[in-house]
Amino acid sequence: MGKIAIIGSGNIGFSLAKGLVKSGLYQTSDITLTRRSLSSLKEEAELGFQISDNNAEAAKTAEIVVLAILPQQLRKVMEDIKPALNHQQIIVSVVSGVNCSDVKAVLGEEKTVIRAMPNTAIAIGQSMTCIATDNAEEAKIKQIETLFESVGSVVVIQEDLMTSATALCACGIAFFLRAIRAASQGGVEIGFHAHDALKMAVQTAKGAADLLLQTQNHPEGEIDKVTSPKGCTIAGLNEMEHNGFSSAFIKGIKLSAKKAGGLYNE
Ligand SMILES: NC(=O)C1=CN([C@@H]2O[C@H](COP(=O)(O)OP(=O)(O)OC[C@H]3O[C@@H](n4cnc5c(N)ncnc54)[C@H](O)[C@@H]3O)[C@@H](O)[C@H]2O)C=CC1
Ligand SMILES: O=C(O)[C@@H]1CCC=N1
Repeated sequence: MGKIAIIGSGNIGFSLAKGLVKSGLYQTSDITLTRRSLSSLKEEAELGFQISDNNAEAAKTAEIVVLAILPQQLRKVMEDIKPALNHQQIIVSVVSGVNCSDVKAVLGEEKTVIRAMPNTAIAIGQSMTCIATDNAEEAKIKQIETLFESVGSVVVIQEDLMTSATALCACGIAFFLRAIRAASQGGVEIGFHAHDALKMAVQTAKGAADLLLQTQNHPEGEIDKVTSPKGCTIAGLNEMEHNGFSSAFIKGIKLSAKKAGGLYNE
């Protein structure tokens, strides 16, 4: 595999780097991570990654350049790296709310731009990543699909659904983490120490997710196996629904999607 430059070694950029090495697809020496100062890249260097505070220099020799800065930081970074790029490279943007056309408006219409929307579980190879492009050639889409398949599951979608993918998958992991936290808080209230309550909530959530992944059953089908007649499960479930459980989740995802669509132009 060729070299990768990840511009912006932050939450998602560093997680991607760690996941790619964990997958075995890349060595740490294949990946250059950048931030504005080398002093902020100590952990990355200790792990063996190439580090740089010069985005253009890092991008110049990379086969794949990943843009992993904040939307508000993107334009300046693209202007900095443009002179160093060539048209063989693949530009992968994980930046929320920024279209391929926005990237090409700065980097040049001839560039290959592919958008990816992963989540932070990418660090352990469990990301749900959505990929989209406007006109990248099939071989390059497949190359990026393979890259992200090494760190989780991938769905290739139309670009107009990428803000929805941001909300459901990239933000979505935080929604499920909050649900686990809430379950553990309930556990404490009914008698468990916080550590035990969290361990129990985490494994229960993992069991639910793995049940669906391994059986391909519908969640309600699995719920029907739990809700005994006049039992305690349906009592709890209905109380949650009376208090807007599903509605709150749906409304949160819809608002996230709306916000994700406007981040670049804020
Ligand atoms: N955090 C997440 O779970 C996900 C984030 N994203 C997107 O990824 C991008 C980054 O998000 P986060 O990682 O959460 O933000 P972050 O703030 O943790 O990471 C951004 C990194 O870029 C660095 N940076 C800023 N300006 C720079 C420059 N001029 N040159 C080099 N490095 C620079 C910052 O020091 C920071 O380490 C955003 O556009 C976000 O929408 C997409 C999917 C998931
Ligand atoms: O919260 C955010 O804006 C970024 C995009 C998806 C996850 N984190």
